[in-house]
Amino acid sequence: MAKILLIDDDHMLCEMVCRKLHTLGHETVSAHTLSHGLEAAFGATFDLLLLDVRLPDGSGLEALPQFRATEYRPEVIIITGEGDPEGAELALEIGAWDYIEKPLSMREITLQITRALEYRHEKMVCRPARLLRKDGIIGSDPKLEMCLESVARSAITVAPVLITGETGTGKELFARAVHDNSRRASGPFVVLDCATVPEKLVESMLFGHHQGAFTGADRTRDGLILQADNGTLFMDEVGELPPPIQKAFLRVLQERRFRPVGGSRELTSDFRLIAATNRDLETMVQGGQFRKDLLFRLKASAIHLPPLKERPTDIEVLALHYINVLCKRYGSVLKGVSPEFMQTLQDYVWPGNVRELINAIDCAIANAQGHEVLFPIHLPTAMRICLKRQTIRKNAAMAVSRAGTKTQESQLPSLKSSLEETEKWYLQSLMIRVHGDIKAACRVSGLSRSGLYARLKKYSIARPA
Ligand SMILES: Nc1ncnc2c1ncn2[C@@H]1O[C@H](COP(=O)(O)OP(=O)(O)OP(=O)(O)O)[C@@H](O)[C@H]1O
Repeated sequence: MAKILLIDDDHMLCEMVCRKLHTLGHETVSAHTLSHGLEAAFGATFDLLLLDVRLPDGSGLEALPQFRATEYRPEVIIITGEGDPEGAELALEIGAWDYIEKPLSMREITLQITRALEYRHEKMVCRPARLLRKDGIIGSDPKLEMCLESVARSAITVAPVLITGETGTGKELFARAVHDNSRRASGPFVVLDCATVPEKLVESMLFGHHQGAFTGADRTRDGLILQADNGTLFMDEVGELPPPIQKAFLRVLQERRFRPVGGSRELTSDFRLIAATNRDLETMVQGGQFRKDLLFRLKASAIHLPPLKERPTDIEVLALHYINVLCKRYGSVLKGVSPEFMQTLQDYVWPGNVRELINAIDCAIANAQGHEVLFPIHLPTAMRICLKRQTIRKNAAMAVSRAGTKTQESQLPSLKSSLEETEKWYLQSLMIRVHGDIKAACRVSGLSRSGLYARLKKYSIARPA
């Protein structure tokens, strides 16, 4: 899927072309003036521009160098009402893909768009993906490969990146990959976990503060925005950013200027923002908990990391990789893996994703001291119990259907409620097992602290006294 910007004052034409492009699976944005077109082109990353020559506020052809100079260097197809050989020559010289005269034949324009996107795919995606530094990223599932392509695309721009995905899917790892592959790789990579910083401190952590700005501010401190100058600021769990700070931060994103708490002078910082969240920011916008304009800025470039259960081929490679890493770390001989062990890993749903998988392998290696081969019994008990319950329920459901009983469909719980029930049971067992110790619960389950709290809240599970 490509992102295409149409700049033409003919509203009907835009609508027609957009409709066609949507059926081909592309995302489109339309602008009807040159200034709106430029604003859109600089505000997001486009693969392709369809650019009219005569626009109400200027010539698209004359502005072509500006469009080509945006960080992401989109391909450009010029569309014109009046064919002009000089204009066509100029357009091609500046690097336009083609120069097409109106009236547009839908067949021709679609063909040109497809060709231009194929060319771009070769140029921008395949090559960087091959050269991509992906230190520490393991896996070759097609879904993961697509994420790596997005990393390659994001790395060559300066636009903010929004990385979404469940807890433990590798959002921070991918954020580092974007940084390491960008021109800022030699600059700092500064992390702010918005979920763990108390609300009162977020402002001074981000913007810095002057000595005496508030009780406890015993000396002047630089904020993370300044520390990220010439580098990347990674805001983890960005959905937890308090609303007043969202507003102030949006201004920083737009103007690259900010004022430390208690300061009188504005400072500047040239940082690139990468934000991550496991929450649904669109829903938060609807609920008034997250600013729409901030979300719009953040998602100029978006990467969605699929949960581990949706990329089963990666489970085995990840498991083997981490068995190797952890055996080396503990100075033990490399352990073998029984087929049942691998099957158990494949069957499990991994709510804590890769982090949970690493913890399970860690636990298995510790439990298998004196054994050369890993068996399911070495895996965390809570995980095996959870799996067993899943299997028993699945078998029971299959038995019911095999016996051909007249069970009504409505008597079977929905998949969602069944998974929720299992999750609730798992969390209750977990909290009992770790005696309410949150740190231990995170370690065993592979959930992040915020992920665990959110789930405990969802199921109203109290920590045992
Ligand atoms: N594809 C992968 N290859 C190797 N290791 C991975 C991969 N994905 C995640 N990991 C490892 O899993 C652990 C969790 O990853 P990370 O902290 O990046 O997840 P996250 O999505 O940011 O989690 P959270 O939302 O809970 O903060 C880390 O140890 C990371 O190195």
